[in-house]
Amino acid sequence: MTNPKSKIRQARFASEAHPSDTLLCTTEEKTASDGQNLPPNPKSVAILGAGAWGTALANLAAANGHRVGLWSRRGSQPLETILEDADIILSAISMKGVADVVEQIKYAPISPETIFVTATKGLDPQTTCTPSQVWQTAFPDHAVVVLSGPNLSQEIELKLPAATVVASDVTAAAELVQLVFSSHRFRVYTNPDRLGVELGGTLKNVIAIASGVCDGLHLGTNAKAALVTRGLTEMVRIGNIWGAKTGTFYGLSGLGDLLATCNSPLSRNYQVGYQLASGQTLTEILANLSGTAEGVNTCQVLVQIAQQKNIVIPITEQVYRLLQGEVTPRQALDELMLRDMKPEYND
Ligand SMILES: NC(=O)C1=CN([C@@H]2O[C@H](COP(=O)(O)OP(=O)(O)OC[C@H]3O[C@@H](n4cnc5c(N)ncnc54)[C@H](O)[C@@H]3O)[C@@H](O)[C@H]2O)C=CC1
Ligand SMILES: O=C(CO)COP(=O)(O)O
Repeated sequence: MTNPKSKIRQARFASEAHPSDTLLCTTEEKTASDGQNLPPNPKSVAILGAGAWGTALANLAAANGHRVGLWSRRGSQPLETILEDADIILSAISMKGVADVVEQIKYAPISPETIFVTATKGLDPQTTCTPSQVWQTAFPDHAVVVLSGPNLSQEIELKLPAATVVASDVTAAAELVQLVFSSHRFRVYTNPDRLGVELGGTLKNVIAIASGVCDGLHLGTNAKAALVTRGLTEMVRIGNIWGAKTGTFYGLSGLGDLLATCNSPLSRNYQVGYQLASGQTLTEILANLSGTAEGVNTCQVLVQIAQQKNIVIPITEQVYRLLQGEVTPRQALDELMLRDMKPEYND
């Protein structure tokens, strides 16, 4: 039998989001501290993007005894070295960098068995594609899995319990990723609706901005409940046109992520909204924000799609106008409250 310790290697996790937080971790130490056994068949996991989420996911896989390499564009390790022999390549790159990184590794020698996992919650502004569509287009013969759920990385780094979803049309691939990341503090579900899971995590960012505005204006709990519920209706409407299943939006990656990010100051998207309501400009807010608020870009892409396809998304539209400086938070609120009267469900 192979000595599991021979599988252990040291990995330097240089967090870009928290540069002072560089840590040298061995999978052995992490596994021991978590009280888990090393897996019988440790996998080699290459994580691309050493921001807040990439680092948290790297730590989760390493704590389960897997061999983890964490790549950052600012690090010294070449991309090809990290990709060598990877069973799983997981991208936690923010949307603006996904196409770039895909281009860099498109012709790298990657085993046909390698599974791609994307944890990015955004939309490509040029093509309006989701990140998993970008990866699948570049790697048509590989399984592509989406990982998405209510997963504020700071809570996960504090080892607080959380749950997520891994979604793919290749069930075996989703199940392998489930195994690699599951632990007593991170419960991972599978789902065959890859698009629905991905859109849940992506579309909720716009509603999280609106929720930050709602709290920043101190509009109360009733207003927040109305906003989040009608926001979910918008998400389902967009998702259905795209081909996602309605039920998926009521799961962890849709409603679950809405509940997390619309109620937590840890959410960068929520922070953007809150600070807009406090009178700061978007430029000022983004200049001081730690990390990425994907909802800003997603909102622009959604408005473009909604115009092309005639989709009614009033909350998203008001968030867009607010981000553009066309309305004040109070004007956006009035526009939403004074819309034509209508039945709750008409689609
Ligand atoms: N932080 C969180 O709590 C969670 C974040 N996400 C999603 O994960 C993605 C990343 O988020 P964070 O890690 O928080 O953001 P971050 O801003 O901390 O990190 C973004 C990472 O992308 C890399 N990157 C950006 N452009 C690049 C390029 N052109 N080439 C190579 N690398 C590039 C950055 O260097 C950095 O490593 C986002 O789509 C976000 O919505 C999803 C779940 C939780
Ligand atoms: O998606 C997230 C948690 O599930 C992270 O939210 P923010 O990107 O708004 O911080």
